[in-house]
Amino acid sequence: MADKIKDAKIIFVVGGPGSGKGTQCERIVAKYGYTHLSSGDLLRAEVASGSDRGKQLQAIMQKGELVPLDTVLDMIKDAMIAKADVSKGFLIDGYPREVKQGEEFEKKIGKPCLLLYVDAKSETMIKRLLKRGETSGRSDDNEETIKKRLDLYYKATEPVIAFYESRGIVKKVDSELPVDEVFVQVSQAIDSLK
Ligand SMILES: Nc1ncnc2c1ncn2[C@@H]1O[C@H](COP(=O)(O)OP(=O)(O)O)[C@@H](O)[C@H]1O
Ligand SMILES: Nc1ncnc2c1ncn2[C@H]1C[C@H](O)[C@@H](COP(=O)(O)OP(=O)(O)O)O1
Ligand SMILES: [Mg+2]
Repeated sequence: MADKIKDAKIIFVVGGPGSGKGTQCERIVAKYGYTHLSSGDLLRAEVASGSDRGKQLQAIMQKGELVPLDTVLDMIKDAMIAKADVSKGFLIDGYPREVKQGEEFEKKIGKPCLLLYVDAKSETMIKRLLKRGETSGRSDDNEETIKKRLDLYYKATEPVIAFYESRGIVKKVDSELPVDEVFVQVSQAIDSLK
């Protein structure tokens, strides 16, 4: 089952809230045809289904906290298995958000060949999220929740980058730049895999 996935390229896309992960992933899909799996999107789909589990997830996400590891990992794994036969590679966007998530992913699914680190300043991320909040309808794109998400990012997620840096697979892109220029850097990182 998970065997099918073992040989696929796996790219972790990590960065703060509002750094531009989703934006760059869309570009990657268009150019390289990879499969984009956003943990946040998978969770929001569960919330939208109106299930009991969705209601619990919604409450956690609205507070800017992390949902339980098993929940999000199972969702990603199921989504990967569903695409395993047709996928050229997987963009795992928004995961891992803590070192433990990375370790469990590798135990249950496989090893990433690249960690794309989408870097922006906290002021930039706040500005973008507040702007996105005007139209996103996301219950976590408000000032109070944004602050908590940022705090958690620096506390729990930044160590993920250091963890994979020691393995030499981190490529950092400067997401302060305009989208097209960020994507030039992203493309270089992906092309260097071949
Ligand atoms: N390089 C960029 N320059 C300016 N705005 C950007 C850039 N990248 C993303 N944005 C905008 O910032 C907001 C957050 O981007 P998004 O891709 O949703 O980030 P994330 O998935 O990391 O939360 C979006 O409204 C997006 O249009
Ligand atoms: N890997 C993960 N582990 C735990 N919770 C996660 C998660 N990915 C997403 N979530 C939950 C908590 C996040 O605050 C929320 C929104 O995530 P997201 O859509 O990836 O945000 P963003 O794209 O703004 O960085 O969903
Ligand atoms: Mg996103």
